[in-house]
Amino acid sequence: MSLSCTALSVTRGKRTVLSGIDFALEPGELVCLVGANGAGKSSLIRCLDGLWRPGSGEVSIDGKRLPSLTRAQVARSIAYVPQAGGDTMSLSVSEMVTLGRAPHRATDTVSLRARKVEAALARFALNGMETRAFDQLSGGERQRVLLARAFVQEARYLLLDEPTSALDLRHQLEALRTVREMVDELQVGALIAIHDLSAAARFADRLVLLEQGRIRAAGAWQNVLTPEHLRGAFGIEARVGTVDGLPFVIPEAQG
Ligand SMILES: Nc1ncnc2c1ncn2[C@@H]1O[C@H](COP(=O)(O)OP(=O)(O)OP(=O)(O)O)[C@@H](O)[C@H]1O
Repeated sequence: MSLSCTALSVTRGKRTVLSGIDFALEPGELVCLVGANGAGKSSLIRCLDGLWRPGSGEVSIDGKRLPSLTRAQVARSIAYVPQAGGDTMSLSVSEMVTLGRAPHRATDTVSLRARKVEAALARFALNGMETRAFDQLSGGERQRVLLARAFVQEARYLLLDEPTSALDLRHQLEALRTVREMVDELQVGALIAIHDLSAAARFADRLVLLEQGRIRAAGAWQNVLTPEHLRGAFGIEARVGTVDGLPFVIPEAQG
C-alpha cells in the first residue's frame, strides 16, 4: 500500500514546475518535503491529492490510479492541509473541524461525530474556541484548526503544506509531535512540506529535497542535508550537526 507517483511532470503556463518525480509514501512513515521557494513542494502535494492533473506520469492511491477515483474516494484516503490563508470560509471552529468528518457521513452517528470532533479540538488545544469564527482567528490558530480537521478525517495519508509556518515555537513542536504520534500509533503516512530543516530532520523518517522541480536528494537527513546539497538547493553554506541527539541546521553568515 502506498500513495505514489511515477515519472510525474507538470507544466503550468510555459513553466515546467515538476519533472520526472518518482515518489512513494507508505502508511507508518513521516516524510518531509524540503526545498527553496518555488522548488515545487506545493505542486507535488496538489498532484498527489488529485487537485492538479500531471502533464505526464501517474499518481496512485493504494494501487488505484487517481483519475479513476471520485473526490469522495480520495477524501477517505487523503487529508490535505493547504498552506495557511487558503481557507477563508466564515464557519465556526467547531464547524470547520466537523467538515473533516464529511467522508464518513454515511457511517457516523451524531454522538460519534461529536466525540471525534471534541477529541480533535482537545488534541490541538482548541478547547474553548469552538464558537469563534474561523476567519477571525490568527494565522497560527487557523493552522491548528486545519490540522484538527485533517486529524478528524482519519485518512490513511496526510498531506500537509507548511502546516507550522505560522505557529509559535510551542505549538510548532506540539503539532509536529502530534503528527509523529498519528504516524506511529495510527500508521498513517504523512508528507509534510516544511522550511524548518532542523524540525524536518528531527521528526521525519526521511527527507525529499526538491530543486527546480526535480528530486535532488532523498533519504536519511544525514545524507540529504549535506553541505553540497544545501549549497546547491538553497545557495547557502550551513553548519549541520546534533546537540544531545537533536539535529540542527544553521546557515553561516554570508560573506
Ligand atoms: N498556477 C500556477 N501557474 C503558473 N506557475 C505556477 C502556478 N503555481 C505554481 N507555479 C510555479 O511553480 C513553481 C513551483 O511552485 P510551488 O508553489 O510548488 O513551490 P514551493 O516549493 O511550494 O514554494 P514555496 O516554498 O514558496 O511555497 C514556482 O515557480 C511557481 O511560480
